[in-house]
Order: sequence, then structure tokens, then C-alpha cells
Amino acid sequence: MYEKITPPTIGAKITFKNGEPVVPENPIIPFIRGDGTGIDIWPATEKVLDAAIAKAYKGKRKISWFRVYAGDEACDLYGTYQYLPQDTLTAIKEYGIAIKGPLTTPVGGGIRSLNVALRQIFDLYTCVRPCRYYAGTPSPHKTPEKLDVIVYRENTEDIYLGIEWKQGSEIGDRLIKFLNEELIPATPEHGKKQIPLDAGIGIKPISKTGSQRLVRRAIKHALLLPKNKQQVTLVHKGNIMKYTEGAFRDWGYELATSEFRQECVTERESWILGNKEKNPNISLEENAHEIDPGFDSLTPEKKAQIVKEVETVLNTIWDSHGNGKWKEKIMVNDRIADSIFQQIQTRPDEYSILATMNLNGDYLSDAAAAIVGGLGMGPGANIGDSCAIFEATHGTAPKHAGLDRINPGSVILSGVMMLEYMGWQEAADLIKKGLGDAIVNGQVTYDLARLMEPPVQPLKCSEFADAIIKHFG
Ligand SMILES: NC(=O)C1=CN([C@@H]2O[C@H](COP(=O)(O)OP(=O)(O)OC[C@H]3O[C@@H](n4cnc5c(N)ncnc54)[C@H](OP(=O)(O)O)[C@@H]3O)[C@@H](O)[C@H]2O)C=CC1
Ligand SMILES: O=C(O)CCC(=O)C(=O)O
Ligand SMILES: [Mg+2]
Repeated sequence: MYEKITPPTIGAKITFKNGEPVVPENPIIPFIRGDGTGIDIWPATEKVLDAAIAKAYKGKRKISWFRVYAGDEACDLYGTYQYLPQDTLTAIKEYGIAIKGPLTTPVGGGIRSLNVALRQIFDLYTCVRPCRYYAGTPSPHKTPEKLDVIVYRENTEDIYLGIEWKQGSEIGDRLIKFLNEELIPATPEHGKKQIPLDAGIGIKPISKTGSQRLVRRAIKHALLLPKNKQQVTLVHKGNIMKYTEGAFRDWGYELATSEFRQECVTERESWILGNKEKNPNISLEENAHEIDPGFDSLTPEKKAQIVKEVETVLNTIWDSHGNGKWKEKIMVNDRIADSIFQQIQTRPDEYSILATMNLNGDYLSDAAAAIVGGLGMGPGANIGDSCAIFEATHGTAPKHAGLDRINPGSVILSGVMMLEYMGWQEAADLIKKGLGDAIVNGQVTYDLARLMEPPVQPLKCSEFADAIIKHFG
């Protein structure tokens, strides 16, 4: 079945039932070491995960690691250009849960991203990237502890679908001609716009299905959070990209107010309900005026539309959500993407789950990780309905590769997410404690050491793993 790899002889498969993993006591889990700093990070990660599982379950539970290959080391084993061998895909499909280090993607030309390919091949449509602060972690921000968000990033579409044509290519030029001469003139709202003839072209598909399945998972996650964190913010640039990013917002609200009607309230609904609670005799017009600051300058049609919105909200959810009951529901709001980048810095404690499309989530997860300690502290998970692959937010950081100095924290914390996903909470908790205590004691790698005051001597990557294990307690 496999060309060049052999699964462990001991261990059993993880299966999936209704989208959730069913985990045996001794699961076989494929891992990809990764390019660049993967060579340093993976051994540290494996050591910490194994030690935590051994301590938590005293031999009753154990992972049988199954080494599979992707990226540069796959080419070494399987031959030139064999970046993602069939063996690796077969193993991940068969065993259901995998964990990986970072993989290189060249800029401009060359292969398309192996990381993105894995997400698309296994339909891992949800990328979950929590950004929370560990006490004692140095940060350029004054109050990093106020940020505790989870980026829920759509993981399979948007421009990451990779449908693009190079400037000057035959099909690219044909497409531009077709758009300029036929489709744009046939669309009155585009007026006389034209695409420059020397443009490269990329396609940005955002589907209703893709958007709603992502928002569904985000809301389900919010339901499990403490009351004060039960909020989902739809992040988009819908003012500019109305039918892709704007549609993502609209489909998100549509899903929240249909599938989760009893559990959710939208921000606008909360204003309407709140206005009536403050003044039970408020008219529909006055209420509409309150929720829309520019109401007076709107056209009569637009005013009527907002009044109708107020009436519909009060008619449909006053009984279930009024009289303050909405405060117990999941708040669903939306923010424009550029604004959310400043909001997570200036008002971090106002946000919880940030549901995004693919590109916005990619940017936002690096930015949020920077606030709570940098990319060395940014874990992640790619989750589908019958497979999950855990990986850090960061890339291969090539200049640090092979020097035993990079911070393995983000892949270790991705391992923590994997253990939690498997239901192995006790082992996950040990690692979180060990990592937190190591940081509080100033036992950190170079990235955190350089920000600490007073400065501390940095630990090596491997030493940081040992320090985490020592602090299991
Ligand atoms: N999922 C994946 O596998 C991903 C792969 N990539 C790929 O990785 C390659 C390199 O990308 P690049 O843009 O350099 O981004 P990287 O995320 O690899 O690194 C950028 C910088 O972030 C810091 N950093 C990254 N990882 C860590 C860590 N574990 N601990 C501490 N600091 C860290 C380092 O900063 P400093 O030097 O200042 O300390 C590093 O130089 C590209 O080919 C890219 O496509 C990128 C993102 C995700
Ligand atoms: O695949 C890559 O090379 C980059 C992907 C990335 O930046 C991410 O998923 O965060
Ligand atoms: Mg990224």
C-alpha cells in the first residue's frame, strides 16, 4: 500500500463519527517534520508531547508516531519534484489526524503551497488559530493579556484556490480581452472600467457554502466559551469587495439568524431591543433613527427599509430575546478588516472569535500572534469533517534553521490543540502548565529572551522543551 514508508506495527486508527474523532488509547498519528526550522522544532515537540502523555496516563495512553514526508525531505526520499508524495496523502487519509512542521513555498514562481494543498485535498475548511497570552511573556504591547481571540479562518477558497494567470500569458491575455470587451461592458455598474493590458489576473471565489460552514463552526465554538466570550465577529472588506467579502458577512448573519436563531443576537438587533427596553414607548421611526447615525440624510426608501428592519426584529424576536434576554445570547457582529487590525490593538478585550475569509485570516493571525508574544507562540489547527492537521501559524524561518535556537512553542501548542481535539485534556493541561511556568521563570528561547526586561540568557530550542517538561510538576 505504501511505496517507501511503513506504519508502526503497534497502534490503531483514529476514525470519525459525525465530524468528531473517535480516538483509541494508542492512536497512530502521522507527522511531517517540515522544512527549515522543522528540523529543530519537531524533535522538541515530540519529546514534550510524549512526556506529557506518559505522565498524564502512566502508559495507558500513547501515540505511535508515523513519520511521513513532504517538502524538501520528501524530494530527498522520493525524487525530484516529489514534494507531496502519494504515501503521505494515503497515510493522512487513513489515520485521520496528523501534525506537521512548516513547509517552504517559493514566491513568484515555483510550486504552489504544499500547506494550502493539504488543506484543500482533505477539505480542512476551518483554520483555528487561538491567540492568548501566557503570563510573563514579553510583548511590545502594554496590555497583551487583554487579547484572547481565536481566528476562525476559512481555509479552502478565496485567492488561495490559486487560480491565477501570469502577466503576458496567452490565457491571461485572452481573459483580459474577454473581460474588457464583453463582460465589463455588459455590466452597467462597471461603467467604462478596463483592466490594464499588462496585468496579472487572480480569481477570488467566496462561496455561500464555504462561508457558512466556517461561520457554523465558529458559532458552535462560541457556544462552548464562557458567557463573556460568547461573541463571533465577521471580518470582511465588504465595503470594497461587495460580492465576495460583503457576501461573506451577509451569509454569516443569515446563518446565525436562521440555524442559531435561539442562541444568537446580532449587534444591530441588540441595539433595537435595547432601545425598546430603555423606552418601551419608542416608535419604530425613533428606534430606526437611534440605530443609524446617518438616518436623517438617507433617502425615503432607505429610511423605510430601516424602519421595516426595526419592525421585523421586534415582531420576530422580542419575546425570545427582549427584556435583556439577548445579553445571554452569542453576539454576532461584523467589522471591516482594516479596522479590526487596529481594534485588536486598541480594544483587544472587546473581541473573542474572529471569523474570516482565507487571506484576511492569514494576515490577522500573524498580527494577533505578535501581540501575545510573536510567532513562536502562535498555534493552529486545520479541521475538516473527517480529517484534521495541526500546524503552527508561522513558516520555516529559514535563517534560524538547524541552529537549535528557534522557539518550538507554537508547534508544541499546536500539539496541545491536537490533544484537546482528541479529548486528552490532562496531557494538554500539563503542557500548558509547563510552558507557562517556564516562561514565568524566564526560561525562554531567543525571541522572548530579547524582549524580556531585565534581559535573560536564551535557552536553546531543545532546552526549552526540557524546561517545559521539568515544569509539568
Ligand atoms: N504553514 C506553513 O508551513 C507556513 C509556511 N510558510 C513558508 O515559510 C517560508 C518562510 O516564510 P517567512 O515569511 O520567512 O515567515 P516565517 O513565519 O517563517 O518567519 C518570519 C519570522 O518570524 C519569526 N518566527 C517564525 N517562526 C518562529 C518561531 N518558531 N519562533 C520564533 N520566531 C519565529 C522569525 O522572526 P525573527 O527572525 O525576527 O526572530 C522569522 O524570521 C516561506 O516559504 C513561506 O511560504 C509561511 C507561513 C506558514
Ligand atoms: O503556505 C504557505 O507558504 C504560507 C501559508 C500561510 O502563511 C498560512 O497559512 O498562514
Ligand atoms: Mg500565514
